[in-house]
Amino acid sequence: MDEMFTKASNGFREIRAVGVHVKNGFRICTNGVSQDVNSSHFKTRYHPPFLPESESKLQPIEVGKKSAAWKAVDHHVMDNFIVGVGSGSTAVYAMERLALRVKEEGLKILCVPTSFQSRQIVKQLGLSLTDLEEHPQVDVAIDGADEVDYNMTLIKGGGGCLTQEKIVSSCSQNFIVIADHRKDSKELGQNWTKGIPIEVIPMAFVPVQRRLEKLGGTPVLRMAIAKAGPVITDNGNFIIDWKFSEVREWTVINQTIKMIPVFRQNRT
Ligand SMILES: O=C[C@H](O)[C@H](O)[C@H](O)COP(=O)(O)O
Repeated sequence: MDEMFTKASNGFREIRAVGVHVKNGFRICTNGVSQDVNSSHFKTRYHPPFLPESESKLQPIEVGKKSAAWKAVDHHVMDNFIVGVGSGSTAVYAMERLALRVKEEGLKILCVPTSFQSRQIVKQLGLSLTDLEEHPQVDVAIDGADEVDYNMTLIKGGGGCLTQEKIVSSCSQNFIVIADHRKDSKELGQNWTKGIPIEVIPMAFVPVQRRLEKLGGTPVLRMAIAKAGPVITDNGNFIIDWKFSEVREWTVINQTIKMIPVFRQNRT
């Protein structure tokens, strides 16, 4: 995996961010593991854009995330693009940069959100919204990730937004993943220990858990924090976090999980 380096303005402490550029070859998955097929990477040393005084107080990791996100937008978004915008804290920086470029350069772009969160942020920033019904073909999708291994297999869905993210990225000509050094692993599970997020329709969570148990590991229903009961996704579904203890052949696992009938239902 190629890496992108950034320099934090505060104290010149070096932060390593991983910039993964996956070209037209991203495969949609129904669980939280995504794997590319024809990947190409970019590698550069990137100096973050000028940070105002207030932003120099950002934690170094946030400076790195922001720099990587800005770079992704600066290098991969052009005028008249349909842009898929991801979810999570890193994607927010990308949306902020999009808004700045629209303001400063007069770019005409339309954003396809991947969650309630990203839709709200797009609106708050004054960016123009669209959807896959209006624009089923997306030029570029920009998103974060929870973990990236050396084969560029991703874990996504830590924030519960995996399904829409995958649908949007699967419709995109290019898919750009921004991940800071904490997400950069040799093997999946090394840094992200919460398991692989799998979205499942509520009536099927027990049978799915049982099927997953047969594959090994421990599937855990994700519980809400400020609500009694499970987390409910933007699609009205549950999430199972499948904790695994050994390195897997993720392509095979991905196919195996997709063959569980409920996931076919989940995708339609
Ligand atoms: O469901 C959430 C998404 O897959 C996010 O892209 C992922 O969790 C990374 O989020 P963050 O940028 O906040 O680490």
